[in-house]
Amino acid sequence: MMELLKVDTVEQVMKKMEDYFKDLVLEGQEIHIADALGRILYEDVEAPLELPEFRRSTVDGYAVLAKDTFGASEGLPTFLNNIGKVEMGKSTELIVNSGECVYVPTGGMLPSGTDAMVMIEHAEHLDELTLAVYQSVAPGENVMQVGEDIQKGEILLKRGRKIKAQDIGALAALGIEKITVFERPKVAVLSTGDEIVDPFSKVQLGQIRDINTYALSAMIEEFGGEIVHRLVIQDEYNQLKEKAAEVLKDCHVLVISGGSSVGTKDVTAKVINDLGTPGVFVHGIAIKPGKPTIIGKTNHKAVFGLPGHPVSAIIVCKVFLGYLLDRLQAQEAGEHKTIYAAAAANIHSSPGKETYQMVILEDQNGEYLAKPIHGKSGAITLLTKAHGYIRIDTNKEGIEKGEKVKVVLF
Ligand SMILES: Nc1nc2c(c(=O)[nH]1)N[C@H]1C(S)=C(S)[C@@H](COP(=O)(O)OP(=O)(O)OC[C@H]3O[C@@H](n4cnc5c(N)ncnc54)[C@H](O)[C@@H]3O)O[C@H]1N2
Ligand code: MOO
Repeated sequence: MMELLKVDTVEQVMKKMEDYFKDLVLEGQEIHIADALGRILYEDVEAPLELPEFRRSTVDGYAVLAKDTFGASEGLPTFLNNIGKVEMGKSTELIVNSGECVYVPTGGMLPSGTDAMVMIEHAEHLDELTLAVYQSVAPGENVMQVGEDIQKGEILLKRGRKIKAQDIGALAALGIEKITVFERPKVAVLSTGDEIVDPFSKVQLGQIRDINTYALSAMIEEFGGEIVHRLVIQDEYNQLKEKAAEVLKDCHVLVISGGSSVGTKDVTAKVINDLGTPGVFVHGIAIKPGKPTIIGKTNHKAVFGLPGHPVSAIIVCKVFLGYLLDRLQAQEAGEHKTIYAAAAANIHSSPGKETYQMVILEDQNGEYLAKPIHGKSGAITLLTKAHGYIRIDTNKEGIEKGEKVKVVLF
């Protein structure tokens, strides 16, 4: 009799991955901040200086001693002597005493003695020297203080941070040219199957255009991975073993789609076991879709055997490979975009399996409704239609219409 799959639960799989892949680590890599968008910080970044480095005006106006303006109004202005002006981008040596003021443009340096800015709209030159101030200002008003933005030594960005556009701006503001990020996890994607062909070649009836290497590679790149090999090979032990051994040299993670089940030609598990130790440690997960998934380790590399059906392959990639790549890059694993919605209908689950139910979201009077959509694991457009999926716990019998559900967004 054919060997039956002994399935693990999702929690058991995550725990096994933690244990087996403990020694799988990525190195740090120094890059220019202009190339840093979307990369993940390898170490904390500390501010090497304070920002701003000098007191800056936030308005075009006059630097004053706030107390000189107290009580000033439209009817009863305060009169000050304008003793000069500050140039943009220049330091100032001016010292301002009570009864005096200095013109400062937005972003310019406040001269010594002043502690607030009066906007030009609230003042008027009566002659070359005399300025009438029509509004009082409080100390610190319209002024950015030294170190107000960030203090020297403060942590600007933490290890594990996925660099955003504004982070690059802050790094530039601090004069930080290079940062150390995680090297990208290098991933090889192989798809097996005698029927799988290049999508852009002349396809014979019975053949199948390769979906998986394209979709999986794109998803892995979304997770920060770098695709080092992307190949379709025959369902044949020697060919798969040879290719797998070759590409393993260049990658941290090898992903093989197809041949994960128990059919006579399904050789992925044997190949993983024969490539090195410890070999396959998961073969079968209590999930739907994706039950025949294989996870193994060979010579300090992670190897995934994903089910051939495109929907299963993509969901398993998102859930399990996504988890590993997140962990390798110091990401809060599973921190995917989610929203809450109300189930638009009763949803059935598969007892004993964690079910990933695809849904379409509809906005109904400002509240999201999650409408289940169905399709076979071979029907890729199920995923192009779905906005995301709901995870239905193994022990839950299903979801009732109107129940609040968490939707993981694609
Ligand atoms: N007797 C049993 N049969 C099957 C079981 C089972 O438990 N007992 N499990 C089913 C489930 S669930 C899945 S999922 C599949 C997994 O099969 P394999 O991983 O062995 O995948 P293949 O047989 O190679 O392919 C399945 C299907 O997907 C198509 N495919 C494969 N690669 C690609 C690709 N790159 N692009 C597009 N389509 C691809 C392939 O043509 C097959 O139609 O096993 C079930 N059977
Ligand atoms: O993993 Mo299979 O995906 O249930 O079709």
